[in-house]
Amino acid sequence: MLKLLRTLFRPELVLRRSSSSYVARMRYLTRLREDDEACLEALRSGRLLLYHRLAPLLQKTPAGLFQLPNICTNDLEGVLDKLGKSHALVKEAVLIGCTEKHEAQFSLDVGSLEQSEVERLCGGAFIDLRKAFFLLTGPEVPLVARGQTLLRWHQTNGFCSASGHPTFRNQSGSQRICHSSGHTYYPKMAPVVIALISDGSRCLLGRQATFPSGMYSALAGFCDMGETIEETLRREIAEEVGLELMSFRVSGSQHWPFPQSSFMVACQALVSPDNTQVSVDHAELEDARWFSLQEVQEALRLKKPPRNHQGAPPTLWLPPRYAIAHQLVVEWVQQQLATH
Ligand SMILES: NC(=O)C1=CN([C@@H]2O[C@H](COP(=O)(O)OP(=O)(O)OC[C@H]3O[C@@H](n4cnc5c(N)ncnc54)[C@H](O)[C@@H]3O)[C@@H](O)[C@H]2O)C=CC1
Ligand SMILES: [Mg+2]
Repeated sequence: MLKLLRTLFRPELVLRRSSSSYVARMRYLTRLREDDEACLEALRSGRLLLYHRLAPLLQKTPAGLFQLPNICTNDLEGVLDKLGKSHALVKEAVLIGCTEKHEAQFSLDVGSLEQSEVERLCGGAFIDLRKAFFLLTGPEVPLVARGQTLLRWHQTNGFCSASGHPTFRNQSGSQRICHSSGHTYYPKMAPVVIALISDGSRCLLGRQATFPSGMYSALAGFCDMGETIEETLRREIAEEVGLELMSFRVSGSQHWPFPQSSFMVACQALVSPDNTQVSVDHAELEDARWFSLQEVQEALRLKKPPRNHQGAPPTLWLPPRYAIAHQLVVEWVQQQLATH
């Protein structure tokens, strides 16, 4: 009987079991954010993601893959001892999550230490985050992005914008307070709407002059104060490529650490096939073009940035797999294949 019930209610049981451990982890994180002593205690047994001037430390596995090294507080204290530095640096770590085993995860910028020495002692290399996005896979990617963005926020919010006095962080790094004005500052993300525009059979991708050669992405724009998602999307598409939007649906979202910290709302958007004449605003974009399903499928198959021969038109290269622009493109290809 029990077996039968288990079979019948399996999805629910699995969901309940994983959700109870999820709830416990989230409540633990809330406690660590509110209780400085508990957070310090968690730091003693926690895991650390190290950054050097905001570049994360990555390790190459014997199989040639990249991963975040598993460093605990004791390991870092050993490194500090070898470099003759104080352990006080460890307390500058900020809380970014919690593993399934209830180990608190922190990020820490060791920019005050000699980069090559830390690399040697930890057995890894500090790699620019944009490059790291192409090298890492799986759940490590959002974690490394979150770690960097929170460190950056602390590094750039040391003073109160009302009083000009220094602000002070709590132990977890979830807020900063100005004792003079009484203001509490919380980490911020700027909302951005990003859309993959289609005319039913092709998709529109654009590139900024600063993108790597051949790279095209979905069109994106920051929300103006007070705008809704639809207002931002309609305005951005009109401004950047001179098209009038017909319809759209929200497909997902992601945190994006560049340039400061953005909250990306991702959409699949449609324009009328009778209204596809692109007029690029060159102040915003270097180019925007319609791409066929076949061109996009070929780009998705590329494993490395293409080497373009002089004079030849550059081969299409898409943003890294983790970027929501990439995910929008994959979703669009799947839709096209399912409907045609
Ligand atoms: N995760 C992903 O797949 C992708 C993410 N993005 C991100 O989307 C963001 C927005 O895309 P853009 O086309 O550059 O935006 P955009 O089309 O709104 O133009 C950028 C300009 O907007 C202004 N601006 C307004 N509010 C701003 C704010 N809060 N922060 C910075 N600049 C602001 C600045 O003048 C800036 O130069 C970028 O940060 C980019 O990194 C873009 C494409 C793909
Ligand atoms: Mg834009």
